[in-house]
Amino acid sequence: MTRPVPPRSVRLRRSVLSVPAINRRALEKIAGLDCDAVIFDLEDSVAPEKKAEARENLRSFFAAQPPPGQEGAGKERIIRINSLSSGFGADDLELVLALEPDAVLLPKIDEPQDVTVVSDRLGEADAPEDLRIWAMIETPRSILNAAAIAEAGRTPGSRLDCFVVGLNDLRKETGVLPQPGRAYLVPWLMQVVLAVSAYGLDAVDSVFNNFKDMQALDAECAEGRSMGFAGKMLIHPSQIDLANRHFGPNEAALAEAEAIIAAFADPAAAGLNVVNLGGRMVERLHLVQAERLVHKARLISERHRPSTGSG
Ligand SMILES: CC(C)(COP(=O)(O)OP(=O)(O)OC[C@H]1O[C@@H](n2cnc3c(N)ncnc32)[C@H](O)[C@@H]1OP(=O)(O)O)[C@@H](O)C(=O)NCCC(=O)NCCSC(=O)C[C@H](O)C(=O)O
Ligand SMILES: [Mg+2]
Repeated sequence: MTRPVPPRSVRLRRSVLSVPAINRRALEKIAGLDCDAVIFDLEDSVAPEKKAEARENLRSFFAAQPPPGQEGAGKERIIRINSLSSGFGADDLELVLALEPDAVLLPKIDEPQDVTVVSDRLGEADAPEDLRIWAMIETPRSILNAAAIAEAGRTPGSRLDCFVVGLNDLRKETGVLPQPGRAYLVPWLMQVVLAVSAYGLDAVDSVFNNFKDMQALDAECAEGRSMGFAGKMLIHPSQIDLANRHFGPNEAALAEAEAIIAAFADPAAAGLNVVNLGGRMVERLHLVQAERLVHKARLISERHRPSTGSG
């Protein structure tokens, strides 16, 4: 018998901003930004001769982190390391063990073993159980193996939590051109969404490189949301608001969710699995979706509630 798939995470991952760990100015700006998560990048945005300096920047940054409840706290923190075969990955992983971010992001994953080897190393080093693993899905083999990689997240001791699609690498490897609507990429993107849905993980959509083109980003966020992604990886602060808007619950969806919750809370619905809501069939599965949405909205409003200073 297969183990039941755990319920999907309700963490906020609408806007996942990548910040090159070498860029001290950008690191300083994080506290004032309204993104849900930050990826501290040690990989492709840091030149080989700057990797050591970038690691030192992260040591200083994490040492100066505000305690929970203060401005700048509360964002999920993820460190993207270099691959273990690169010559930099081992030192990066040491840094992860020292800094204990929320997650380590593994680049250029090809197959389940690329995840399990890191899970095992974290376990051997007694890393806290809540130090999770995120995986970049950006190679042709990772698309082919998406389901198997996600399934590896169900093995006991696995820390796999989230996939992030990397279309720059995937386009480089496949020759697919960047086009509005991403027509030729949609089958692969949906394969990623299907894989995470089957195994209770989240998937974050790829970066959009042209950070001045808000109209195109708007369309791509709408597309990613419709596909089922939890959020978007971003490269520039100017992209945060659009991602938050598209991947967060809008007013109409929230009103509908509250109506569904109220309909099932009505004593008249006791013992019913399906109700008529203004001429539309609503089932208990919609109640689950509605509760997730309302929970997400609550997390967002809690994030924006001013701190009392008492933590
Ligand atoms: C793309 C950039 C190099 C542009 O930087 P810049 O020229 O400095 O832009 P601006 O002048 O418009 O910046 C305005 C201010 O905003 C700050 N800034 C810029 N980017 C960030 C950021 N990511 N986080 C925090 N703050 C940021 C600037 O410092 C300016 O501040 P101020 O001086 O006060 O005005 C740059 O945006 C950048 O480096 N972005 C991130 C690049 C990155 O992380 N790349 C790796 C991730 S992409 C990826 O993973 C691809 C994937 O693997 C795949 O295969 O697809
Ligand atoms: Mg990449």
